Amino acid sequence: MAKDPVRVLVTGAAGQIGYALVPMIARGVMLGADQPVILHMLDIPPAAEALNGVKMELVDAAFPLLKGVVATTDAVEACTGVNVAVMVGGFPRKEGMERKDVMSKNVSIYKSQASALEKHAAPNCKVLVVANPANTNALILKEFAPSIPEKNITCLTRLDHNRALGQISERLSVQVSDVKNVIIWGNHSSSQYPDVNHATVTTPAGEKPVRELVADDAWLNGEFISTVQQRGAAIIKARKLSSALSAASSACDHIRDWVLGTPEGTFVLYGCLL
Ligand SMILES: NC(=O)C1=CN([C@@H]2O[C@H](COP(=O)(O)OP(=O)(O)OC[C@H]3O[C@@H](n4cnc5c(N)ncnc54)[C@H](O)[C@@H]3O)[C@@H](O)[C@H]2O)C=CC1
Ligand SMILES: O=C([O-])CC(=O)C(=O)O
Repeated sequence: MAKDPVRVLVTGAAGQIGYALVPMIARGVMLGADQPVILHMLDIPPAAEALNGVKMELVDAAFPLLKGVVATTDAVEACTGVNVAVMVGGFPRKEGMERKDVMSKNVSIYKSQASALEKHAAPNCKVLVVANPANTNALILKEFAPSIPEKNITCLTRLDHNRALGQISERLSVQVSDVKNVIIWGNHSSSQYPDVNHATVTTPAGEKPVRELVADDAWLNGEFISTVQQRGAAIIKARKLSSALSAASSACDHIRDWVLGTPEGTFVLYGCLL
C-alpha cells in the first residue's frame, strides 16, 4: 500500500539552498524513494514571484513522489501540518564576515517562525535549522516554541561532518562512502573541532583507523582541522556565494538518517541542544 505523504517545510525556498534542496526532497533523497511528499515553501513577499517560479519548475519536473506544493509568504499557512521543517530562510554572510555577523538579521526571523511552528506544525515535527548562525537560531527557536520537544530541534552540522569525510577520502584516495564516524565538536562556526579519533576506513583488510592510515598527525591536527573549519569561507571566496548544493545535500542526509537511521556501527552528527 502506498504511504501517506509527509509534509516538508522549506523556508527561504526561493534562495540558493532552497533551489537546490526542493528537487532533492521531491526526488526522495531526503525521505526515501517510496515516500510521497507535499512541499511547503515559505519566503518573504519580495521573493514571492521567484518562489512561484520555483513552484512552476517543480510542476514541470513531474516528480512522481511530489503530491502537492504550497508556495506562500504566510508563515501560518507554510507551517500548518508540517512533519519536517527545514529552516533555511535568512541572510547569508559575505566574504570576510563570520557567521555570527548575520545574527542580528537572522535571529528575529526565528523568534516569529518558532511560534508559527509551535502552533501549527504536526505533533512531533522534526526541525532542522540551516540558516546561520545555525546553533543560535536553533536555540532561539527552542526558546520561542517551548512545546516542541528539545530533541526535535536540531541544526545543520552535517555539512561539516561531510566535509571532514571528503577531506579524509581525498587524502587517502579512498571512496568517501568507505570513511565513517568522524565527529564535529562545537558550533557550526570557525571554532568547531573536527575529530577523527574514532573514524575508520573500510579496506579489503577490514576497518582501519583513520589516524593509522593517514600516518601524519601533524596534518590531522593542523591543516585538516583548519580546512574543515574554514571550508565555508573558502567556498564564498571561490563562488562569491555561500555553499548551496553541499548544504542542501547535507540537510537531506541529516533528515534521512534521523528518520530512517544509519547502518549498524555508523554514527553521524546532529547539531542539537541537549
Ligand atoms: N548550517 C549550514 O551548514 C549552512 C548554512 N547556510 C545558511 O543558510 C542560509 C540561507 O543561505 P542561502 O540559501 O545561500 O541564502 P539566499 O539569500 O540565497 O536565500 C535565503 C532566502 O531566505 C529568504 N528569507 C529571508 N528572510 C526570510 C523570512 N523571514 N522567512 C522566509 N524566508 C526568508 C530570502 O528571501 C531568500 O530567498 C544563510 O543564513 C546561510 O548562511 C548556508 C550554508 C551552509
Ligand atoms: O560559510 C557560510 O557562511 C555558509 C556555511 O555555513 C557553510 O558553508 O558552512
